[in-house]
Amino acid sequence: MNISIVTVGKLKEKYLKQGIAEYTKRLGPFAKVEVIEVSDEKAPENLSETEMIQVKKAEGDRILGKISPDAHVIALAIDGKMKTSEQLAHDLDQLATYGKSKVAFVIGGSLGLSENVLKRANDTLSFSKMTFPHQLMRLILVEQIYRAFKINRGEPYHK
Ligand SMILES: C[S@@+](CC[C@H](N)C(=O)[O-])C[C@H]1O[C@@H](n2cnc3c(N)ncnc32)[C@H](O)[C@@H]1O
Repeated sequence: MNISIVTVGKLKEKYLKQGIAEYTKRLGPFAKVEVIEVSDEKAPENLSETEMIQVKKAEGDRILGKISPDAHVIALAIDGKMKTSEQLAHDLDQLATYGKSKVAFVIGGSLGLSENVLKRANDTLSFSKMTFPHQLMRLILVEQIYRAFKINRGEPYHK
């Protein structure tokens, strides 16, 4: 399976880079995982509603430009669907079974995802009603993808 994680902004923190590199390496035998970064728009505190929509739209267009037409898109959104790790594992297993070899997870920028990205998404995924920084979200996501593959293979991993 080819998994891409399409994200907004450049990852700077070393500890996050190390964590993501570790899980990407562990995922090596199961899937090819690629993190694709698109540039973020400046988003100062005082933006109007219209300007916020414009920021999300510009970032969203860049995100969509990185997603292949045949990819199954899962948008990470606070108001998305909450799933257990087992459910995510099942979803990935079903996608593989039905020949969907390209899966793109999408993480928004500081203002979230645009309507056009949410419209393109085949599914949404919420990790809780809490707001996580988008950069930390990458690490949490890649760990859960790794966990999903371990579950699907019936291999031991932390409970
Ligand atoms: C800082 S958050 C954006 C917050 C923004 N106010 C919103 O409502 O989307 C940046 C991105 O991280 C992801 N994210 C943050 N918390 C999340 C959660 N609990 N579940 C799923 N994705 C989350 C989403 O993709 C979001 O667009």
